[in-house]
Amino acid sequence: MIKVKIKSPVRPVVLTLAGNDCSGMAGLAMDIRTQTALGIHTAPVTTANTAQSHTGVDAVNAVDNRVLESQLKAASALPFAVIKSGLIANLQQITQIKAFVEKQPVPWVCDPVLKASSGEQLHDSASANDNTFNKSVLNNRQPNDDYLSRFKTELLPHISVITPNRDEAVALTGQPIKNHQDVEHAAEKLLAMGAQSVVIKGGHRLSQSPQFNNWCQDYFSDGNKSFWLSSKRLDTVNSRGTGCAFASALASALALEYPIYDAVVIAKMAVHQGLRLGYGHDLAQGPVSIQAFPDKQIDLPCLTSQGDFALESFKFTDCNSPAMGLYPVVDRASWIPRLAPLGVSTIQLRVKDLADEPLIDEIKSAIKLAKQHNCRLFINDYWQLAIKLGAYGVHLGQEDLDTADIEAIQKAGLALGISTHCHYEVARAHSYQPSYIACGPVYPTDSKVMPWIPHDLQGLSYWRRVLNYPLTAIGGINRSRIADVAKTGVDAIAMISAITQADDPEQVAADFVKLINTNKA
Ligand SMILES: Cc1ncc(COP(=O)(O)OP(=O)(O)O)c(N)n1
Ligand SMILES: Cc1ncsc1CCOP(=O)(O)O
Ligand SMILES: [Mg+2]
Repeated sequence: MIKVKIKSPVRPVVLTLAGNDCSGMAGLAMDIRTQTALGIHTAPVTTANTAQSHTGVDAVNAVDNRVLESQLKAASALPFAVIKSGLIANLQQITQIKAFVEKQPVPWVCDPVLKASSGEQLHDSASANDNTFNKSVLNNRQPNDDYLSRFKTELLPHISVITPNRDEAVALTGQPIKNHQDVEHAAEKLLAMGAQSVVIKGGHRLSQSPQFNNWCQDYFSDGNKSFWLSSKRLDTVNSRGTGCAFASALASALALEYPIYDAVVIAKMAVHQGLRLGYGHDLAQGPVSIQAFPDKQIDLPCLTSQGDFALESFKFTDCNSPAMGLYPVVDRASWIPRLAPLGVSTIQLRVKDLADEPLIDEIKSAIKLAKQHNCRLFINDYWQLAIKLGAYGVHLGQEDLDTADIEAIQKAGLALGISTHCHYEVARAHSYQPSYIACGPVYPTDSKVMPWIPHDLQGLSYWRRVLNYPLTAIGGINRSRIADVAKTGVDAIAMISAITQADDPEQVAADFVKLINTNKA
């Protein structure tokens, strides 16, 4: 037999504390399936063995504290990058887990599992190891003030991200939730109680608000940044384990080193995928099923600052027929007659050194020349002037989105392009349904100081898979890279320096048009 040495890929480890659900629909089984699909190695630490089926929870058997202790000790030998927790079964476990997490220098994603989706309370407020609870006990539990108060004082201050659903947020904060504002207040309260960040999940229906019912809206806040993620509610019964899946996907994304804002978007996408692909066994309810790192626009939520906004109110014109192709980004109108006759159909005017009358004159002149040459002209930054002077379109960065009147741009009939660099920004751009989305930087660039790690071809291909929007690649693209970029299937290739700093820009642009045409996917 020939032995082949295979170089194994490294999978980040998520140390996962949760209950075992013997029906395999939630708890550790869901955590392991979700994390595995996202490229993570799970170190599963059992807090309880629950006896449950699709009809409900029959018994919760918390593991003995020595059993939990020995698992924590052994599992921590692995180089885990994140801790994820689900069911913490009793007061003793709160003490043990606090003692464990406070020593760990890694993020902790805590899903405060208080009830099963069938309604039974899953934890006990007794302190010791009388561990078995049958159905009648579970249904007749007294209010769990002790558990909640110890959870809040001992655990909350150590939690990096807490992911309650609305009922759990109500139980933890003691405040009712009837509308978007209540959700935002509950999040503020959880932050004030010590959590570093919070996602209040909106999967459960809430009768008072039609928007809550037609859309699944989750709210994130870390005190610095707050946003809503909205996805159309899917009509499925196969939604068991959604909470575990969300927290597991979030923990996985953090373990893969995504920043928290992107990790929340990725988790929302993963759960939407899981709901689409959920399965049943001819029973009332089956589990969600996350099968791969999310890479489909159908799973992408809309990201907005307000929960109460007119979803689906935006739709910008298609700017990709005929195909955009080479997309020079230039600083003066005089480039337009030089480039347009070479087969360049789309140009951006990006002026950074003019103001007042000279700026207005430059934009006016660019619009006139673009019209003469039948060229689609996007104006960078100056959306008001673009509307006033009648440009074809506007290109906006993320900071511009904070202040621009997007409705006015749409009403004026202009096309809209938006810059993005990550999941958070792509989800934000998606809420405007722009004419194109730009992804960058693909490679390191000298034309702009940027804090972003370049996507490279792999990252660009990922965004090509995700997005059905016309996709523009930008950043560091030059002669040696343009063919590979075109092969990813992007619709437009934007460039500054490779054209504007070339010795013979016309020759270079003509070559690039040909290279794009011969290499496009
Ligand atoms: C096609 C395209 N993509 C991205 C950018 C960057 O735009 P923005 O984020 O507004 O930054 P500045 O260009 O204003 O520095 C772009 N201009 N074009
Ligand atoms: C404005 C901008 N936004 C993302 S990368 C970039 C600069 C692109 O310039 P170049 O094509 O010279 O790398
Ligand atoms: Mg700009």
